[in-house]
Amino acid sequence: MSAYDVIVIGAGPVGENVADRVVQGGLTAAIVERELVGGECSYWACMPTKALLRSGAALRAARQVPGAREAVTGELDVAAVLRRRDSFASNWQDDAQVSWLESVGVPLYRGHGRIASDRVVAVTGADGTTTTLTARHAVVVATGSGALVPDIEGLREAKPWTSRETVAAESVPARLAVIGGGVVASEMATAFSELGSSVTMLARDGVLHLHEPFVGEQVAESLRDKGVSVRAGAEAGSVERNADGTVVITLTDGERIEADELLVAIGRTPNTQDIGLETAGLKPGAWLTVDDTMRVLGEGGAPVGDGWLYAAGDVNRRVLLTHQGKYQARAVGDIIVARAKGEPVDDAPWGRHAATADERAVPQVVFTDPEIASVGLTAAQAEAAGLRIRVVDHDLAATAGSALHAEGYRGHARMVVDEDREVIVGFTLAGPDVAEMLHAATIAVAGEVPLDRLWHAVPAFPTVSEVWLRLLEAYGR
Ligand SMILES: Cc1cc2nc3c(=O)[nH]c(=O)nc-3n(C[C@H](O)[C@H](O)[C@H](O)COP(=O)(O)OP(=O)(O)OC[C@H]3O[C@@H](n4cnc5c(N)ncnc54)[C@H](O)[C@@H]3O)c2cc1C
Ligand SMILES: NC(=O)c1ccc[n+]([C@@H]2O[C@H](COP(=O)([O-])OP(=O)(O)OC[C@H]3O[C@@H](n4cnc5c(N)ncnc54)[C@H](O)[C@@H]3O)[C@@H](O)[C@H]2O)c1
Repeated sequence: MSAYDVIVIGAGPVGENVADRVVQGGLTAAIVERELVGGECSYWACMPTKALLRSGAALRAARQVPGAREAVTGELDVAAVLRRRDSFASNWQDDAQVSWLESVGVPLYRGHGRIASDRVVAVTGADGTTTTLTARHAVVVATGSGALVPDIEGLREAKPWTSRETVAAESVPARLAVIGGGVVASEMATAFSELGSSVTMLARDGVLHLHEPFVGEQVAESLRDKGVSVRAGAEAGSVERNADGTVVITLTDGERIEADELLVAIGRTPNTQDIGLETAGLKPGAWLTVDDTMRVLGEGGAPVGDGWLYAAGDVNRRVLLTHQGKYQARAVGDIIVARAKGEPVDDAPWGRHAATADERAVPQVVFTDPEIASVGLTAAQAEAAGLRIRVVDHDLAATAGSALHAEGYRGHARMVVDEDREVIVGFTLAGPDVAEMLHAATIAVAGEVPLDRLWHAVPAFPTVSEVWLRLLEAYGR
């Protein structure tokens, strides 16, 4: 039996960061991984999807600027796009990330990790042998999530693509049907339509409906311009794959849609089915509930046992985004070290050991056309939280910077202000290349910068960021 201060189950972006932080704090940590070190994000999610999308975005950008436009004479080179995607997925090899773990002093145990008892993790390797690891202080579950496949008649038998098969596709299907209207569905409909697929999107609840309403409207319109059939309100009733490989989706209203592949993108399910949760009195297969320091809470709301079990990243369902999971990882790594050394714990809101931003200041970029960059609350969420708000909108095309950036620039910005405190609680941008503008808004929201001080943050001329000045002017001094 090997003993470490901390054992981390799952070497995705979150698990890696927990282990690194623990070691930086002077404790020892070991990590357990059953697939590839780097997790979903590196091989089947963030990195390869953005590589699939980037070439189309670059081509669009060039076509929107006279002078550059004339130099673009062809279409996307699909084989080159897929090759670039392969390289951003490290060709599905994890050597570089394994070397990184070695360089930071974190031993890797390859195999499936299960909690065997308090502070004990059993690792079953590919050859069936089991290694038992003991944690002196804490076990951190960072096992992430997998694609959720709903109980639609015939769907599983039809072997649909999840995000994994779509992201790793070796060729572009002539016809792609998509069930879902969220982030994965919208990004992949954008990528595959630009790569040449004829895409039908069955967006039962609308397109990106959890964002500000203008987001879904603009993304749906641009998808339609790319030839995507966006079917808001359409719901799959049953699915069948024919002998010739085609998939037939019968909608609940009886309409039949034929495609060559079907992507199911309706959300995620936690990787907690077979990790020994029952030994800690928790339900296998359930999302893990945690406090703001990522300590797992049992049914009564108290920490499990004496507080030895933590969960960070997708598996705790707070925010299913890499950067936010890594933020949790920094908090959890540091607090385990503080608790182990008997040092002061700073778990008050915005304290070093609390992941407060998870509730108030989560940034996200959706790499559609237009790009969507948002942070904090939408107007609807702010109202539901009981805030007295004022919403300020501005046409992003109405700045000198945007006119220079692209001909026919289209975009929109919305600022949601908490009137009682005169601070921004939410900010959303839609437009070409708005991703890199988001961090200014994240600082304003997380820093609760008063609006009267923001007047002194002068945007450079001529940039699209001048929208900040326009929004403040519209709000009034
Ligand atoms: C298509 C797609 C695109 C995305 N794009 C973005 C994006 O652009 N930006 C962004 O911020 N987020 C994006 N996300 C979300 C992002 O991928 C996740 O939030 C992130 O991967 C979560 O990290 P994690 O470490 O919690 O889990 P994961 O990345 O899922 O890693 C968990 C690891 O644990 C391992 N594991 C699981 N169970 C066990 C076990 N019992 N024993 C040993 N190992 C185990 C798994 O093999 C895996 O390697 C995207 C998601 C999808 C599906
Ligand atoms: N750029 C990014 O940041 C990025 C990109 C991709 C994924 N992600 C993350 O990955 C996670 C998973 O993405 P996702 O798109 O699978 O989930 P999602 O939660 O974003 O969207 C799921 C969509 O499916 C719909 N839906 C749910 N059940 C359905 C059903 N039975 N039939 C039809 N539609 C149904 C929902 O209304 C929703 O619109 C997200 O939470 C997101 O945070 C992030």
